[in-house]
Amino acid sequence: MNILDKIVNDKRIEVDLRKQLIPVKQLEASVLFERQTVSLSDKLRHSNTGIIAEHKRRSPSKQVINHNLNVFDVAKGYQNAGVCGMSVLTDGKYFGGSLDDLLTARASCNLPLLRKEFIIDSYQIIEAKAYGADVILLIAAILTKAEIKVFSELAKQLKLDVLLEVHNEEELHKSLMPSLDMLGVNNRNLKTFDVSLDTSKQLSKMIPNDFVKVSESGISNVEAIKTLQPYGYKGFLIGENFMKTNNPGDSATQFIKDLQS
Ligand SMILES: O=C(O)c1ccccc1NCC(=O)[C@H](O)[C@H](O)COP(=O)(O)O
Repeated sequence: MNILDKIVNDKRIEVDLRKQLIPVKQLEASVLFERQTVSLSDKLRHSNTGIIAEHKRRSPSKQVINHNLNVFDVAKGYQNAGVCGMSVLTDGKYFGGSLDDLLTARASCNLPLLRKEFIIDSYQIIEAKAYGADVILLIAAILTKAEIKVFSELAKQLKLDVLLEVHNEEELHKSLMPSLDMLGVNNRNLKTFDVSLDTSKQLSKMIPNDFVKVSESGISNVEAIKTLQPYGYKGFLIGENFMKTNNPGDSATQFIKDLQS
């Protein structure tokens, strides 16, 4: 059983419980459910830097990254740094995140917010909207083609952008459909946790230009971005590199300055 299988098994139990605690009707009645969302894909299309900065306390590959920060300050710092969007991990067991983190980030900044979650049920998409997200992540490795279609179409109805994540050619081919906005290539091998930008390079030519290309994981310096831009990547999801510092906002500011120089 790989790490995604374990996460998904736990997630099914968690989502079933959540559904009993907070019915869909209650989520739909929340103030944020009516909020006008902001498109991350549009921002990335028109950006020269394309940074999506992540809030990530811990992870299966690195264990603890940083438990000493508060998400309000991190979100404000990322916004001041000029990032295009923020990714907020909401999984508790493996990443130390929560839906409260998403809510707090929403209260702190105007950035497009990605709910970084292992989505296996439509309920989580409605939750994402109710807690202030602008974008959802769908992971091809844990979903069937039919699920990707149903979930992405629901997201579009709710005016949420969709980032579809793939790790290989097979996942990419089963996933391409018009209800997606962004195609994310994850550079992290989830069996070994090794990261290689070669994954983004190899898959880039198979992604049609209608989708905004995003490279995810293992980006730790501006050279990585300069290497990936000629392959058509417009978005770069960066977590650990910023979150391991005492001030992720300052770290993102310096990173963007270096990228523009
Ligand atoms: O980060 C992990 O260890 C991980 C393990 C299993 C599933 C997902 C995982 N990470 C989620 C992400 O996609 C990353 O948080 C994101 O791409 C940022 O990566 P990084 O810049 O390397 O922190």
